[in-house]
Amino acid sequence: MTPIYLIIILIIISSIVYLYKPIRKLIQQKTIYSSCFKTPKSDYIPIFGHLFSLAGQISKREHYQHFLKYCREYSNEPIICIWFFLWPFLVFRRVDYLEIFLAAGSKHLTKSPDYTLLDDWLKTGLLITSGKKWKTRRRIITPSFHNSSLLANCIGIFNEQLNIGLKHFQTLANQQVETDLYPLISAWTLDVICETAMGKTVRAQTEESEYVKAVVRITELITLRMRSPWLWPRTIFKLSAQGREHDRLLKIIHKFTRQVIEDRIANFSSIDVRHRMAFLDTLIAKMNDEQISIDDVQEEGHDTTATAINFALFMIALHQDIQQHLFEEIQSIFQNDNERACTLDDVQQMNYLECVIKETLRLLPSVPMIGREIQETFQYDGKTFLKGTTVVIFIYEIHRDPQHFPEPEKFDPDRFLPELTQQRHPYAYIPFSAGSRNCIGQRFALLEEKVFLSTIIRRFHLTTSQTYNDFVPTEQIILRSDNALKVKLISRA
Ligand code: HEM
Repeated sequence: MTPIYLIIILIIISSIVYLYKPIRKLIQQKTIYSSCFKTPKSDYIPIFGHLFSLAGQISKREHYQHFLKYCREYSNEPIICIWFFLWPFLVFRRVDYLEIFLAAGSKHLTKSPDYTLLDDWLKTGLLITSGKKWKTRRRIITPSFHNSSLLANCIGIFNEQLNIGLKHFQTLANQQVETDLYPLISAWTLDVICETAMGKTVRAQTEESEYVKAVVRITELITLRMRSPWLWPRTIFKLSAQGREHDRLLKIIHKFTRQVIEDRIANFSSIDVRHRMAFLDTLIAKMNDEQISIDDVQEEGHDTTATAINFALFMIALHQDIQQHLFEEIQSIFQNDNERACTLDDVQQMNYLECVIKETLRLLPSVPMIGREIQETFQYDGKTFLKGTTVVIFIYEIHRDPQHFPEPEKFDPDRFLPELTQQRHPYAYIPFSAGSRNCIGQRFALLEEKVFLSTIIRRFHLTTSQTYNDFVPTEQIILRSDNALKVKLISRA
């Protein structure tokens, strides 16, 4: 036998020895999951699973539509298993199973591996960290989000920024055109979050900002990478055109936030804490330099709320009876005064508006799905769940379970009247997730939405020539409509 054959045989033998264990594990996993859970038949190709219909040269619209189609193929199953090559995704969409991940004390708090694609950007942020690092950071930040005087201070910022935004909305009303309001809303929420979280005005509503453009573009690149498994390995991504653009944008974003943090630290002692304390200040006060990062609060707190407000305006424009009811509630709170700024006291009286916001977040949750990784193997309901498996909690579908929400596609804010809410299963409605890894900014977001929506509804009547069917769900981490949703503003004055 020539030496070359000997080398080839040695390589084959060592590969078999090296790969034997992982391959055996994959086969075991495939056998167990195929017997425990239904695999959607549509687009399924042996070995490759659903890979080609969820990744590659498909649009983000097709990606989400395929995902929905698979889930609805077995609409009575509490869990289905989607295969990305040999990588299983267990998609949970029935409430009784959610306790495993969402209940206090759950062991499975670590996010799924796809969140690591956000690592370079969000670094030590709350959203992606786990274990002790996450616990410490969460303990430090949480009190700020429950601090009533800090939240009341935020209302001042919402109003100031709205005074700028209202000029743009008034221009649109004068032009009497039906428009996609999202860019204006998103600029407002970005101005708000930068000022409240970082104490920095970025003037997104009035000026073109390199930082703002970088944040928007990097989100697009990351979602594109999520749909392109060949770009997951960091070294390959770095060499690609998208990877190089991603790194260039990261430099812009981190330079900006680093500068904000440095300025804030330098001026920390002179900041009038009672008046203008930002969430960043709680981190500066309690953490060491390299642990301070605010990018995740900024990112989580900007697009999610803009999307929720945009969807709410569309639903209000579609449902004129609901809009009239809302307008009456708001008029009675503000005593027909369309000009005065909104206060914390006003917000606390906006009960019907709260129902409208909640119902919008039910039908159109800004975060349509979240992911976790199973931390240790366990049995539940006669089924085996293996350590390391990726779990998808499909909020969009959970909110459409007819058992908890009869006629699920109907927009009905009365579902959130207190007497009906009390009877509902605690995990039937989870737009902010639930349990110890729930959204830290949910009170802030509701406050922000109420101030914005009540101010707009006081000044403008909303209409649209579109229908609910014009909403075509797609996902870019955040839920989007593939068709722009357009609303016309008509001045009430
Ligand atoms: C309507 C608006 C919002 C919605 C629907 C929303 C929804 C969510 C959801 C579903 C999660 C869980 C994510 C996961 O498990 O992967 C989350 C986490 C988070 N949210 Fe929000 N969010 C909103 C607004 C905000 C705001 C305004 C802030 C900050 C000011 C914020 C900060 C965060 C942070 C830091 C986390 C990570 C928490 C952790 O893992 O401990 N969110 N949000």
